[in-house]
Amino acid sequence: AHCPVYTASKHGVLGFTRSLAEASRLGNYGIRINALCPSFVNTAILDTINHEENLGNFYQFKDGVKNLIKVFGVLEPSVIADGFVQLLEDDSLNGAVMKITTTKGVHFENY
Ligand SMILES: NC(=O)C1=CN([C@@H]2O[C@H](COP(=O)(O)OP(=O)(O)OC[C@H]3O[C@@H](n4cnc5c(N)ncnc54)[C@H](O)[C@@H]3O)[C@@H](O)[C@H]2O)C=CC1
Ligand SMILES: CCCCCC(=O)CC\C=C/C=C/C=C/[C@@H](O)[C@@H](O)CCCC(=O)O
Repeated sequence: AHCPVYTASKHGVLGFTRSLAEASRLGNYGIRINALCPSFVNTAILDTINHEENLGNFYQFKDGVKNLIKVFGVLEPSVIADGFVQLLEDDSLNGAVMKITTTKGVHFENY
């Protein structure tokens, strides 16, 4: 929401992930490809919403993003690291989309 180009790029990453995962399975590449999609995480990127040069025309919506952050909270990076380890350790996962949010914790999006 609020940042259409950013959001479009993330959707592209998911399509790329799922397509490459299937290619890897069919081609026996020997690698698994998964995506990890967290809600807000406590890193430097969250500060970009305070800078007009980052958001351009969408800077006007920054209060909306701040409100989402207030409503949903901010995850600590260690929670994301735990999810990442789960993706590494579970050999059955390929083309998976792991979401991590404050309300639902670690869960998977099924398409
Ligand atoms: N922090 C958050 O709330 C969330 C972040 N993400 C995504 O997670 C990923 C990591 O983000 P954060 O660690 O939060 O951001 P961050 O701003 O803390 O770190 C991003 C890192 O990418 C590096 N970087 C930027 N452009 C680069 C380039 N062209 N080549 C190589 N490195 C480059 C920066 O130097 C920086 O170290 C990003 O793709 C972000 O969109 C996804 C969901 C939530
Ligand atoms: C051009 C820079 C854009 C900067 C964008 C950011 O600030 C980073 C945004 C990262 C993640 C955004 C997540 C948003 C999630 C919410 O819309 C909502 O879907 C979260 C739901 C959480 C829950 O159900 O608990």
